[in-house]
Amino acid sequence: ETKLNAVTDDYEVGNEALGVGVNGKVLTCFHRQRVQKCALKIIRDSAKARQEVILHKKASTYPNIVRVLDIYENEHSDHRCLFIVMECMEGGELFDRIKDIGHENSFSEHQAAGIMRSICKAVSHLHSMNVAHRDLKLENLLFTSNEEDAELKLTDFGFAKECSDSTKDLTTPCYSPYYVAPEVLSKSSYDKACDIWSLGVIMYILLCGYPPFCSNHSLPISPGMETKICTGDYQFPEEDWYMVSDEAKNLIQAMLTVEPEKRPNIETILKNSWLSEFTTHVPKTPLDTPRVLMDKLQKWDNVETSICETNKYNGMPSDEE
Ligand SMILES: O=C(Nc1cc(-c2cc3c([nH]2)[C@]2(CCCNC2)CNC3=O)ccn1)c1cccc(C(F)(F)F)c1
Repeated sequence: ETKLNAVTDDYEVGNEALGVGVNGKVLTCFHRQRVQKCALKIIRDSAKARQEVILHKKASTYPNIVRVLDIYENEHSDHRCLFIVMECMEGGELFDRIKDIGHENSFSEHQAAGIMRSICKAVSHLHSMNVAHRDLKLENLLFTSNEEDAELKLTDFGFAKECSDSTKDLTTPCYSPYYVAPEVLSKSSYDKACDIWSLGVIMYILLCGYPPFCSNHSLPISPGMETKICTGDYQFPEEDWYMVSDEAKNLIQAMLTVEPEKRPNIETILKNSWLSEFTTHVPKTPLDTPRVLMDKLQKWDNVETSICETNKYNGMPSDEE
């Protein structure tokens, strides 16, 4: 039910830019009849764009996933574009929220556990329908409002991929058993495993304010950083992690398992006591995350843009070109 009439028939498009995603930019818009503030993502039509729309729409009915309200296909600046109208997440990105919490009060391990539980529930919905998100990061996690009890939801399906286990489905096999290569048999589940790794990085950042792997100079990724990721070489520096529970560190260690086939799946993660009993069990010790994140904020913004720049200079075809 993609609409072919002009999105401007039904929505007044705002000029407030909310950010730029994998496949396109995000603006505010207002539904003319319902007088409802929404978010509008404009993406150049392509197979990738259609995949993003299909998967986001499919996932949109789940809690903890940003709702898709409408899809339009319009000509825009003499290119066919897809317009995804979403519920407007007025609380902004998790990245910014942690920073802001620093001003009022401290950010506790207990709060981090609540946040991780919401993210893991979103990921478990996606994995249950054989979709891997593949771009889990603080910037793609948004709050419904600025209230204390705001809900956290996941967005940006620009890298999402169907990873059906059909290779293991013997009824409709897509290979001849005698000739099938090992990676074909196990490939599909690796996509889901990469989401688990990203969850480990997100949890690490929530608890201390900086990432487990970073490059030693301002480059977005360096050979040294790549080696650290591929060998799982990261630490819990005592001065920043002494007040964090061992359960939290053990859960991060499990998610940051280098071999994808040894990494726990999302169901196992959700059963972990640090997440499942976080209402009672997890200590409320104050953390330094907000202050640390603030210090690093600037550097990270540069990293974000420079990664896109790097891709551009690597000659990677981006949709804009
Ligand atoms: O970002 C806001 N609302 C929002 C935003 C999105 C959104 C979708 C996407 C993104 N944001 C990003 C922006 C760049 C960072 N990654 C995420 C790229 N990819 C997307 O697919 C969806 C729904 N509501 C926001 C923040 C503060 C205030 C307000 C407002 F005042 F408008 F309520 C809105």
